[in-house]
Amino acid sequence: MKNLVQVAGVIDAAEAAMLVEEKTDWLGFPLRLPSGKDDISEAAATDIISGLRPPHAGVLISYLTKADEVAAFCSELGVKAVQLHGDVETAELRALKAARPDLYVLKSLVVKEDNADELLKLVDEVADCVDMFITDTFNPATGAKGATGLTHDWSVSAELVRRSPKPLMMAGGLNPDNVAEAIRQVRPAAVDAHTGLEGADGRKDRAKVRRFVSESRRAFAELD
Ligand SMILES: O=C(O)c1ccccc1NCC(=O)[C@H](O)[C@H](O)COP(=O)(O)O
Repeated sequence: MKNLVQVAGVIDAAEAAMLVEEKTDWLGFPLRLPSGKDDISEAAATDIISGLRPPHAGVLISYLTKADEVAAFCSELGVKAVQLHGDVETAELRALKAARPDLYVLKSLVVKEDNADELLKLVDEVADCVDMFITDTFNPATGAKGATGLTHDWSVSAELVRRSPKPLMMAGGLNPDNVAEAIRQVRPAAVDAHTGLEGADGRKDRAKVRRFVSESRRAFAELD
């Protein structure tokens, strides 16, 4: 999996259609969030996901931590990929892979001010039971681990890329203006953005998505 562009936080079918038209590869659906404030119903997400065709695919973004719950929810939604944002035990990751070897599993690496060593250790521990890692940025003011719109120290992401035997998706405060430089500095296999692509109305802005996708593709092509 290489040179992939994901946009997370799909709100409805119209937004999903726009993301597909603008050639986003993967569409992320955060569901059953701890806040209880999902932006889309599970029924609506299931409907959108069933209509996506390769190279487009729906990805469940989840805080669930138990393998059986994750596997059951993925089956309900009809997704073939899941992004795990919670503190999932290694044994549960292993159990998920054993139960659903067909499921593409992304594990988040949430970058804080001082946790680079911890993240490197996590990469070593769980790389054999995930398919990809995704960085994200912690917000110390709110405790949020995703969709914070904040960038982090890209030298940490770059070190995680060098360390990981599995591909890494870079996320955390990316937008059309910084994604090309992020790709140059970090050399990820994929990029993802959420809040940096929103307009004032909280929906994804077509012009921002178009530029995010084209800037990402241009930077990936330069690396190749
Ligand atoms: O997208 C969400 O709403 C979300 C909520 C809670 C945890 C993770 C979430 N999304 C994961 C993503 O893949 C986001 O795109 C990623 O956090 C980057 O967000 P941003 O910094 O706003 O680009």
